[in-house]
Amino acid sequence: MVRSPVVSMEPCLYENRSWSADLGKILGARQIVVVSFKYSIRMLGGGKNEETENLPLNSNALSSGLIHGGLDSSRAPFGAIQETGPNPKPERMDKTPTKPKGRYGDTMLPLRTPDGHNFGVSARNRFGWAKSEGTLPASETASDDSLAEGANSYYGQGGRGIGGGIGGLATPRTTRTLARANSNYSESYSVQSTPNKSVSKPPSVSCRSKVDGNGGGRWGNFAALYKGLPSSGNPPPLVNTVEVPHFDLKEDPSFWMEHNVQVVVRVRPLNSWEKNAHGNYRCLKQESSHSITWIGQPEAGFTFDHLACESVDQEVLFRMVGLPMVENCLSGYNSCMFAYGQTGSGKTYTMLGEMEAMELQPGQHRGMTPRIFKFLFATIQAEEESRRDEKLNLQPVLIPCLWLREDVKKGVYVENLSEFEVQSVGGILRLLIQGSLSRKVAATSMNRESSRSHSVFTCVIKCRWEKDSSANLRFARLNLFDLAGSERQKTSGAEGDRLKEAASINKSLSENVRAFGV
Ligand SMILES: Nc1ncnc2c1ncn2[C@@H]1O[C@H](COP(=O)(O)OP(=O)(O)OP(=O)(O)O)[C@@H](O)[C@H]1O
Repeated sequence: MVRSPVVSMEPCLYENRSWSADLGKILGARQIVVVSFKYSIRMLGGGKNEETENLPLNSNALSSGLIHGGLDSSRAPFGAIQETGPNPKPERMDKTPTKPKGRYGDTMLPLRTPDGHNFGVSARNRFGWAKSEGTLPASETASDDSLAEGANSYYGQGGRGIGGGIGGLATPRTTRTLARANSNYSESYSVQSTPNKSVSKPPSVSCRSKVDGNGGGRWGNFAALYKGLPSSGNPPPLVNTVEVPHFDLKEDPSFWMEHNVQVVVRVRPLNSWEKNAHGNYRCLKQESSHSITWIGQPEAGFTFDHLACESVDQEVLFRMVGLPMVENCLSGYNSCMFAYGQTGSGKTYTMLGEMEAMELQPGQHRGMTPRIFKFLFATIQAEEESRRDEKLNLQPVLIPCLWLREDVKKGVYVENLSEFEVQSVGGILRLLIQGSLSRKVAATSMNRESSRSHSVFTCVIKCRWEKDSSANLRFARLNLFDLAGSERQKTSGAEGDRLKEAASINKSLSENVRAFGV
């Protein structure tokens, strides 16, 4: 068996420039997660030890096909791409396969939130026209047991059978409630230009029902997995209390099945500065694991694919978002994750997390990127072990650390491109740390360590295996973006160089939006 997992790695940092021209080349992705952020309350408390996370449930699970579907030695590695029978050619390239159409055949949905009349059925279900499409009946809220069972079935499912075309990208559907303020909520404070007065009637506990009218198979399970209701079932609390409701964010087997683009909004806890300045007042109240209301005048409700409340920790987010993405990539689909949001909102925390001592002792604050690579290595190792006879060889080639610069004469070019061979997760983590250290950070009044550049880690996964005396090749690319934060000069207090950077960051983010046609 050929077994030489070679990882080359260069931390990948983008200068604050327009980069829409390069985005397409860099991405080539079919799956995109946009993780966006909002402010809210309370520091995360406690936390569990998580030494063993990010690994396949166990290596036996992999080798026995629990993860990728059956001990079928003829399946392609990670089994998502349909085998097409004996291959007449000696070598086959499985490059970014085409997904089957989705339930609604909505492959051509525009990448923007349309204004009502052009909105397809699928998109309407996804974003929701109104916040309250009805509350899930009690019978559809899952018990802990059914959730656990659901999670197991996720790992146990066979090929991925992915459906769905390109869904609408993230611009959320906004519903406005033109209500007069009353005393139910106190004034909300924010470093942003949040209105002084907040609003009115207590929101109804609502949840966008993903099972409406679709009853069958996958959606039935999905409903069981996805509660989307406050654990207590009580009305949402006020927004100026220390405690906020918790909304479960569960691993979702259909994460990529329905739409190629998913938007997850993560709400971070208040930091100590905000608490000192404004107490526990928030400008947002979360109403379900899909919808959130900005307590302004007028009040505005937003619905997203997923909403991670502030008590959702790094591990849960990884399992919800990162893990299916890695699996997707291993199955041959390009994938891409963006962290986008205002400065200080938690993008770097989510994507990289706390890097100190990460290599020696994985901590609970590790972000998406290190978790993804740990899982990737563990999965590759297990898969190779279980398929020795097929001479399976998987090569994650990591391409972090390039500086994209623009020059009048040269145009866009890559500076300081470097590659490192890595043989272990430890090696990857060392390089991640190195890459993040070389990223420029500076203090603004909104974030002591504000990233002043975009950061991209790209991992190309090459998979080669032999079957029926023909060799098969498959490539997929995983892009992990931690974008620099947008900021307002008034609130970030940026001056001089910081101000120029901020203008540059904002410009590049606008270009980003244009690149997606949002
Ligand atoms: N979910 C969270 N739980 C606890 N602390 C968090 C969370 N999200 C962010 N923080 C903390 O908030 C601070 C700002 O976060 P971070 O630096 O990730 O913001 P950012 O969006 O990357 O900002 P910028 O765009 O300016 O780089 C950090 O001290 C971070 O540890």
